[in-house]
Amino acid sequence: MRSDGSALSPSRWWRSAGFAWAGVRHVYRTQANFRIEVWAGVLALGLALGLGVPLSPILLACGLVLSVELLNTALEAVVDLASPEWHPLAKVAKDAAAGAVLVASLGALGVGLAVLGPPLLRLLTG
Ligand SMILES: Nc1ncnc2c1ncn2[C@@H]1O[C@H](COP(=O)(O)OP(=O)(O)OP(=O)(O)O)[C@@H](O)[C@H]1O
Repeated sequence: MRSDGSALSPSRWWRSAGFAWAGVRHVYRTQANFRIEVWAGVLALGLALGLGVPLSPILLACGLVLSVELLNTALEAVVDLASPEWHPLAKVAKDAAAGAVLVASLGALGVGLAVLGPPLLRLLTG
């Protein structure tokens, strides 16, 4: 970790963005749930575009779920590093992080149903 206090130059920004993108690629490759969430988000955005409903709630919900899943994977890695043996606190940390993903996913499902449900229903019944 570097913290020399100098201004963030474009090349340093690109370098940091490259590390962040490597993290996203790693989680996509290794976590089936993340892949499902990515493609569910793509489907929801496609439906929102096709139905002509506002994209911002769907974008926000997708961003939230994917970010929480990335943090959950980061926390799992740190817990496995710090506590390879079974420990009650490791269990609390992993289960709480998994709970955050569950809560974010349920919220995103609610947003999807509220935003896409009525126009989809009209399309199917109209
Ligand atoms: N070091 C540990 N100490 C205590 N409990 C643990 C530890 N590692 C995992 N657990 C618990 O075991 C269960 C399964 O853990 P695991 O890490 O396999 O989670 P998971 O949800 O299957 O995650 P993933 O499949 O994304 O790796 C969870 O309840 C978790 O809290």
